[in-house]
Amino acid sequence: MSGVTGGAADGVTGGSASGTAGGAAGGAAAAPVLEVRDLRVEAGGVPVVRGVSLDVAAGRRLGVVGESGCGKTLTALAVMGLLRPPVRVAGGEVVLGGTDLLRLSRRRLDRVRGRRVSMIYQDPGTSLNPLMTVGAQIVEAIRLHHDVGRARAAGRAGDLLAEVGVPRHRAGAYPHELSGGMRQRVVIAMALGGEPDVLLCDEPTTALDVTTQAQVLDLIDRICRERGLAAVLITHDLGVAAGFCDEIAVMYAGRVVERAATDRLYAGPRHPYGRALLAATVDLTTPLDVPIPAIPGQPPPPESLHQSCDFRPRCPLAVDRCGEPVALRQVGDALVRCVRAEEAEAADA
Ligand SMILES: Nc1ncnc2c1ncn2[C@@H]1O[C@H](COP(=O)(O)OP(=O)(O)OP(=O)(O)O)[C@@H](O)[C@H]1O
Repeated sequence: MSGVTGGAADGVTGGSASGTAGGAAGGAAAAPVLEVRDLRVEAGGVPVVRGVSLDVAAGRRLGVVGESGCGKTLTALAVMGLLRPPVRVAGGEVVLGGTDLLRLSRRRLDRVRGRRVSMIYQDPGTSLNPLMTVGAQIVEAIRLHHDVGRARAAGRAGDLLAEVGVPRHRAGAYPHELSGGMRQRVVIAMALGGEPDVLLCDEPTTALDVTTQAQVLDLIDRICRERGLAAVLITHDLGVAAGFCDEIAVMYAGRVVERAATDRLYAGPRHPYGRALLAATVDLTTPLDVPIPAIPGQPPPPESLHQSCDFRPRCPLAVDRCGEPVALRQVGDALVRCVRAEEAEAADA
């Protein structure tokens, strides 16, 4: 099972023993490979990730969805130990295979990063060295984590290229000699070089054209299935997450505001922000002549966030009590951070 658990800051009490909405939905819960508990990140002393808890089990996919600036990338970078000043972890745990990565020395963390957990970034250009052939870069990724000779690693790099759909003979190509889609495939091959248990994918297709996007997502989908990887897909596009993930966490202003199994969420989010995101989602069935309702207003800047609902100024359901502190809580088979979640659900009935 993958999901978002209510950490201490979330104050979740319902659901399964771990407090997950997925647990409440029924079914035996596999132990998570990766657990993020009550993660807090500050940028220049300002809280930008505020008590986020997530978990994902082998073979499962968790989507993390939300508008630009809600803290998706910083959550993933915190998991990877890649935050740099002025951004830093202010609290929480990132537990991978029973070890809290946030307590590891830099040297030990370097051994885990890329080995047990790998990240694929939005722009393949930033992940690849323009001065090295792609084959050499995959060899380097393999040898960083496995004690193998250059020749064996080169053979393995060829296998990885083939696995991601790049002809082996392109190992000698430089990144600029490949298309954007091919470059992203190479990045995926590099990410697999350490044979990780968890793949974090941060907007892996945003920089690609629509056809290539679908191919790369299909590729990640196949690889995760065949290798039994736990995957976290970060995207602003609820439609993309719905097509790929078992469960979805919706983030707003540095917090998880809703989390549910994908089918449940897609059938009708209980948080007004999730509802607005879904209404603004375009898919192949959306008629061309139907206007897409944009979410009015802007997310608040990190300097003016509250313990109460930060979606309140944009929310069509806002009432006075939305100005009180609000925790993530179990509502039916979802976790929702909204005092009016039941009323939103009743409106659907
Ligand atoms: N290096 C930094 N210094 C200061 N603030 C930062 C830094 N990096 C990110 N932030 C702020 O932290 C908040 C969360 O950023 P983050 O990149 O995690 O958002 P996101 O949801 O991934 O957005 P996007 O989809 O645009 O990548 C934003 O308000 C952002 O401006």
